[in-house]
Amino acid sequence: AIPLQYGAQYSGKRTDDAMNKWRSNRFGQFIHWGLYAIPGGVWNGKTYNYAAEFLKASANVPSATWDSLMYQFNPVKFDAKQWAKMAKKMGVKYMTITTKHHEGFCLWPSKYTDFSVAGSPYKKDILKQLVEAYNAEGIDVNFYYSVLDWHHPDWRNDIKSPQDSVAFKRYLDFAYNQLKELATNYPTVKAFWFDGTWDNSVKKNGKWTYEVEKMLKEVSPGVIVNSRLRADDYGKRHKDSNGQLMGDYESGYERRLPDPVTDTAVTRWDWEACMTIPENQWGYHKDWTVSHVKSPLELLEMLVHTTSMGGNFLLNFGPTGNGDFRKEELDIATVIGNWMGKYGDAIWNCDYAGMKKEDWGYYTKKKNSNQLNMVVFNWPSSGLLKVRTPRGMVLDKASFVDAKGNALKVEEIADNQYLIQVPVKLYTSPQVIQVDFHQGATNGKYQKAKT
Ligand SMILES: Cc1ccc([C@@H]2N[C@@H](C)[C@@H](O)[C@H]2O)cc1
Repeated sequence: AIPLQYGAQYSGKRTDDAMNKWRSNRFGQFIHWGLYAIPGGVWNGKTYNYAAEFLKASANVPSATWDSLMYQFNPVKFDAKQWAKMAKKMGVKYMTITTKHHEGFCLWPSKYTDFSVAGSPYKKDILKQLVEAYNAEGIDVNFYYSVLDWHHPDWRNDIKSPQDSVAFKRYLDFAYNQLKELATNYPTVKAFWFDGTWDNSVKKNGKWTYEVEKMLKEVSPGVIVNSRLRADDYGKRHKDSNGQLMGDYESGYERRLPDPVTDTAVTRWDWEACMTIPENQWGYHKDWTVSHVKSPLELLEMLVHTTSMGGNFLLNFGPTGNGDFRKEELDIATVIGNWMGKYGDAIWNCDYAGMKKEDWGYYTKKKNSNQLNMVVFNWPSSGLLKVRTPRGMVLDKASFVDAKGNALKVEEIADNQYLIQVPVKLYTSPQVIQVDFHQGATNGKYQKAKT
């Protein structure tokens, strides 16, 4: 192994209460909110199709012009309690809010910059209201923080001179102080989601990323940081020069999911995927006709897919400059919430079942139980659901989770191969079948069909 000072601090999954809770949450709401929500992807009457939170770059807006959007930030419809109620109904157990995105505008009155809500007509602390409202609904709050900062004069994309070093050191001190301020002033925050760490300037400062993780865990014991914060002694990111995952969970899946057949290695560590509703919009964009907009059922399948591989699914919402949500997002929250209200037990506190992926859908397994969930998206015209179990796992009975009394016919057709008989009909949402099993040896011959 290569000796490292700033590499991974431990190997394997954390098993403390804070991480167990993070893992059991499974479903989270990402919120991207900032000055970019005001123009919403349109500048001087021209619509820019690229991600709305990048409009400053897409439309080549001079910094002074972009930064003056602060004087227009006054979200008169913002109601943290209403946001939290919507999230509760949707079935999320955590929410991750952009405290500061690449534009550098801060949603809290930071004492280290004037470029914050304090300098806007709105004035009030948005993070405080959100943390209180979501925590009151029993929803954990995590903070997204962009290390990349287009506003701060000392930001550098690379270090090409002694002057760059001096300036960037000032920037890293600024960011360190902001992060300490966030962890200190919002002590119920459970995790920090770092972004904007891909530039050479940050990769050349692996020590700083190590020190940020160390400081946050001192200020807020149990707090969780994503792998995207971290660079090691040699600038390696996410996994260090020895291939060890840094931070507490892998955060490389952005707008994409691991393949349930070929990428099962991810089940060995904690990970989270974050996902947009349109193809690629994190901040509010006025015109969603510019790309495909995922339907509630597409997104629900991604949530189940993620849970089935032992990951967390962070679904993004982009509130408008006025502080309300667009209709498409409200509709998605309703449809997913209705399903979670009935079948959330197949998501919350569930994990990878260690079984081979089948065509009909995904398995999830309730932690510390012999309860296996089959979430069926592709209903079989044969009326038969194929199940292959690992050696030593024997299926006992199966029923629809909302018809526990009606046992389904479970037939063992070969060693560790079963067929579950179900009615052939058209469903308009995924169905959940609960299977009880026990560890034991099959008796080697094929038992007659059990009902
Ligand atoms: C090339 C690129 C840079 C930054 C991003 C940011 N990461 C996501 C989580 C959003 O914050 C997006 O703005 C996306 C793509």
